[in-house]
Amino acid sequence: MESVIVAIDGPSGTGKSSTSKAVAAKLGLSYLDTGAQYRAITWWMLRNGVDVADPAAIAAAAGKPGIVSGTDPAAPTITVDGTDVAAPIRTQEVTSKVSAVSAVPEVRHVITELQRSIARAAREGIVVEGRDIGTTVLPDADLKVFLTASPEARAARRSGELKGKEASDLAATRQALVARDAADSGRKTSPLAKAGDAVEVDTTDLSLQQVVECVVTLVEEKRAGR
Ligand SMILES: Nc1ncnc2c1ncn2[C@@H]1O[C@H](COP(=O)(O)OP(=O)(O)O)[C@@H](O)[C@H]1O
Ligand SMILES: Nc1ccn([C@H]2C[C@H](O)[C@@H](COP(=O)(O)OP(=O)(O)O)O2)c(=O)n1
Repeated sequence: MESVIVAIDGPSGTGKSSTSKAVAAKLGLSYLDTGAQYRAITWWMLRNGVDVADPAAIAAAAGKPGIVSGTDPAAPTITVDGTDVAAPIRTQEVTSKVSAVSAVPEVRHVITELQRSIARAAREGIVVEGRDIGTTVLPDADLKVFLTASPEARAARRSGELKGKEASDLAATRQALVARDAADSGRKTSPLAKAGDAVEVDTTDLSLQQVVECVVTLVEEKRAGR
């Protein structure tokens, strides 16, 4: 069977990672979490004392970290200069700085080229999830999906992941999420946006399983139609 490229974009908490991993596993495709790559470069900047409020300093360092993504959907990995950063890239510190770092054009250039080379190397095909995959990284993708969900649903999903935290965190989670959406949608270089030819799926009232089935069906329809 010919290789297939699927782009899944949308804001935080819409289900991109869970959906993409499950779809890739079901269809025997590779999987790439591009947000993890932006988190990894942000982690490296913080670790190496780069002032993340200074776009020129970020730009000058953008090519330095060696980021490697493992694309098995059953066990995705991410390393920076050989160090496993899967856990440290999820800290609050990284989450709060990632939008600023990923808005710098030099960072986007480096990471976009890396993403394209990973997609080219995937023999069976790949599911790539992020913010600008359908619009900028892989505009020729076979299928583009744009996931949405209400801010309330997204905040509830995210705070459900923070074990042991109190319900009062929900409001703070929602606020941080909406602020990050605004930063990611408002930046100049390849903002979070729905591609004109993307299929929009509102996941607010759908289970993860329903979303996965919907995307698998869309991929199968695309394959049958060519
Ligand atoms: N349709 C859904 N219904 C309920 N919970 C979901 C759904 N899709 C994802 N989730 C849960 O919401 C959280 C965020 O999902 P994730 O895939 O990480 O989103 P994103 O990658 O878009 O930020 C996870 O805990 C996931 O299990
Ligand atoms: N293709 C992408 C993917 C992520 N980013 C940036 C913007 C996002 O706020 C951060 C983190 O992305 P990630 O997908 O890990 O976000 P969530 O934790 O799922 O909310 O990276 C981007 O600019 N372009």
